[in-house]
Amino acid sequence: MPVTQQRPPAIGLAWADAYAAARDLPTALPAETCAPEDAHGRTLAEPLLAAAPVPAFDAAAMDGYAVAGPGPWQVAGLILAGTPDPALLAAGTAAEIATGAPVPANTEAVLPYEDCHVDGATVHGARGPRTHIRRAGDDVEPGALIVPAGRTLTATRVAAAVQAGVEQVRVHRRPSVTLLVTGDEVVLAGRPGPGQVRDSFTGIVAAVTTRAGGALEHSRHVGDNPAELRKALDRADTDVIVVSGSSSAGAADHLHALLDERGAEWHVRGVASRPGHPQALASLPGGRWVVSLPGNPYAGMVSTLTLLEPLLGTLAGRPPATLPAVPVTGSAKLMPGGVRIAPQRNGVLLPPGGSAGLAAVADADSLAVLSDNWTEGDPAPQLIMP
Ligand SMILES: Nc1nc2c(c(=O)[nH]1)N[C@H]1C(S)=C(S)[C@@H](COP(=O)(O)OP(=O)(O)OC[C@H]3O[C@@H](n4cnc5c(N)ncnc54)[C@H](O)[C@@H]3O)O[C@H]1N2
Ligand code: MOO
Repeated sequence: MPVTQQRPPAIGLAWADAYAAARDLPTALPAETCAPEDAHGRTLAEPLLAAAPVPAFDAAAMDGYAVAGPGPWQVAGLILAGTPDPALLAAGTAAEIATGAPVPANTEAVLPYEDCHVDGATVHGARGPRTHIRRAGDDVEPGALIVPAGRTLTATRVAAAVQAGVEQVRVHRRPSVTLLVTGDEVVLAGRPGPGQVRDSFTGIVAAVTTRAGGALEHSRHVGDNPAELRKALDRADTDVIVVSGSSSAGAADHLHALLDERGAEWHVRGVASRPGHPQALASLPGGRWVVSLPGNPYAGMVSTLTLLEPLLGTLAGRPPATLPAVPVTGSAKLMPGGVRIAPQRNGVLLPPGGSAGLAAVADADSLAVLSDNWTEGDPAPQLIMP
């Protein structure tokens, strides 16, 4: 039989183009309404506007005495925080008051304890230039812009929304994710037997998904059997399907054929990157995205940062991210025509591990993306490990 002429494997798409494709091809998922407390990590589809003034009412800014009229003042009551509607003060009287308590409507100032001298029930003291009253709306008036659209809701932004009386926000839907962990040899839990390996991907994919604003809804193990993988792909009704392993050309690697069989459109099919060469991004008719992670754990992790994170960020409505770049020194085996992705700590490259191991990156600050013309001290884009 004639020997088939083997073509050298294509070098793959430039790494920066693969990253940009994952980030720029999708469109944000539609907006929905939810309580701010449920929107943490989601991205605003509409500006966040104050619904109520902050502070909501005129309140004491210091512990002391609320006074009306000229002093000295006769102490006529005590107002603690939470008092609903304090009575007006008669001229020449004071109410002892706690920080945050509502002041009677005709309070002229709050005198802090340290500015007063109390003699029995009489308060002596002089008003300073400040009233020590926080007026309703001093911080924010109703309708004021708190956070513009396109920002992701952090805990601080959620707290600011709640403080300003916001009960509902418009945020993009969270992209849902299914992870299919392929490989007969892979075990999800327990000690691996002979020839088996413990799964490295579930935790990493879950962390990257959450960080990018998505939700990992299902995680399933799938054996190296095309019928099983076909069924798992067809059952996955999430926005994104992540498949670990089965990315290459081996006898048990069925993913590419199955995706072709389903009419997938390939956006990235191999990247000029070490590691991470076989990673891919496709979309299925109907709109589901498929991210293919090479089975070697470091290669797969790099691919979650190259393809999955930017894809999910855009689906979640986040503005296009630009990776931070920092100068890096040290040495690395560069990849002609592509990038080498290497761990660094404090700006110095760490000894590289293989694409199958994670120990070499476990103590790194980040992963430096080194182009083939990188020289010591040049800035390199950084991928932040989950
Ligand atoms: N003839 C060729 N062989 C390979 C090529 C190639 O271009 N031509 N590329 C190599 C590169 S680069 C990579 S990366 C791997 C990609 O392999 P697959 O994505 O098909 O994955 P598998 O073959 O199933 O597994 C590879 C390796 O990774 C281990 N693995 C798989 N899943 C997990 C998991 N969830 N947790 C931990 N480890 C996992 C698996 O046991 C294998 O050791 O292909 C090369 N081969
Ligand atoms: O992507 Mo493979 O990464 O070089 O191990």
